[in-house]
Amino acid sequence: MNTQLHFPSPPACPARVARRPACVHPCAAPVACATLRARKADRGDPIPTTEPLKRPRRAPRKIKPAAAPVAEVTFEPLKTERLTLRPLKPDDAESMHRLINDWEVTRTLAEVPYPYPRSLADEWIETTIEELAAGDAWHLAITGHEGEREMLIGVVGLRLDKSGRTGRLGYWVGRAYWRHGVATEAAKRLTSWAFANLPLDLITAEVTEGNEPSRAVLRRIGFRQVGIGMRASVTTGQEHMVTVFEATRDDVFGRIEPPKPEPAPPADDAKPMLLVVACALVDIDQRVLLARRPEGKKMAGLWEFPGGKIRPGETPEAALIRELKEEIGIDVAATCLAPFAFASHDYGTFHLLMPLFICRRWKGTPTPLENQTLTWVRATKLTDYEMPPADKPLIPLLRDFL
Ligand SMILES: Nc1nc2c([nH]c(=O)n2[C@H]2C[C@H](O)[C@@H](COP(=O)(O)OP(=O)(O)OP(=O)(O)O)O2)c(=O)[nH]1
Repeated sequence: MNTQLHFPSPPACPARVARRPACVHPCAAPVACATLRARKADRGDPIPTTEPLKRPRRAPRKIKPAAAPVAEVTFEPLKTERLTLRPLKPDDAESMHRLINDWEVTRTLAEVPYPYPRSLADEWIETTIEELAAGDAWHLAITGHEGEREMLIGVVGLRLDKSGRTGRLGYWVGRAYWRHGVATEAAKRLTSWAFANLPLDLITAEVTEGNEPSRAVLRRIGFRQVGIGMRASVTTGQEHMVTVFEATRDDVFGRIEPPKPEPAPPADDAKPMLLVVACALVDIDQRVLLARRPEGKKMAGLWEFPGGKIRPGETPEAALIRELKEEIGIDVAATCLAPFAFASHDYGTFHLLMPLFICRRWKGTPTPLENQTLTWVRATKLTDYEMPPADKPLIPLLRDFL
């Protein structure tokens, strides 16, 4: 596994590099700028957003003791194949300032001043440490290694809204490290971590118009484009059109498909299952129609309930309606078929499973169309007729019922 980054040195001529930094700004919703402003003003949030980089939201402290303790942060760094995402440290300020104080990087970050004051890097990093300790936001340094040396490459961040159910994703990458898949690798790792460890329903992200690389990053991770909005930028002093993206846990991890049932291994005594459907037709005198199996069929001479085999893809009801028409010429509606009982019998070479319906209404007169003999039998007399072994347990049930 390659854990080292081999990024090229920054190009000598700025004109040779791409003109689009990889960045997105966290945002709230795909709404027009005025609405965004109103909503954010309500919440006391500054407008517009570029969370990883803007000045701290609280009033800056005027005088800070020289050795002010930095908030304790316990956060296990997130690893990817090439990168480590870890909490920012005060020592990162200089490298961060060097990377961010670059017009090509800042120009699509709505709230990053350019030039970027060196002192702002210190203030902002301190804020990220406090917010991470409080569980409000996770702004992490994207770092790589060249040999033993750790390099700051960019920043990726996620801020929760007040409900804690929605997060806003943002990231930027130093210009020298563009086109190496860093933003995708880092944003994907933080997004996956967030959905796996926070009670999030949704993560949103915004991309400034024209920032195609950032759109591609979000799409690769699983984000969906859900709208557009306008965003005021202190960086350019103008309003920018932004595309709003969002992702759910399912978008990022994939939906859970129901497991496909594994075919059971055949048992040692496995035998074919024969599905047959049959019907006890009951007339107004509470008599049941029996049919005598004709010569030439298996079990010829035994008395049975009219019915027959269920064809592949057929429902028991459809099969029974078809068989009653074919065998005895009557029309039955599915609504007139009441499930009654079933037979399950081992015939040695096959196993019979036979649902038995009861039917009291049909059209036509039962007529033997397949050389059978038909007879109406009172329930108490059913045992006088020799029936296939599978039918025998059904007779007491019918007698009790009728
Ligand atoms: N219809 C019917 N079949 C029964 C009953 N009891 C019982 O064991 N069977 C068995 C006998 C047969 O093995 C199987 C039904 O097969 P079948 O050959 O009569 O079916 P089918 O009407 O579709 O006939 P076929 O077109 O294949 O000739 O179910 C019963 O009460 N009614």
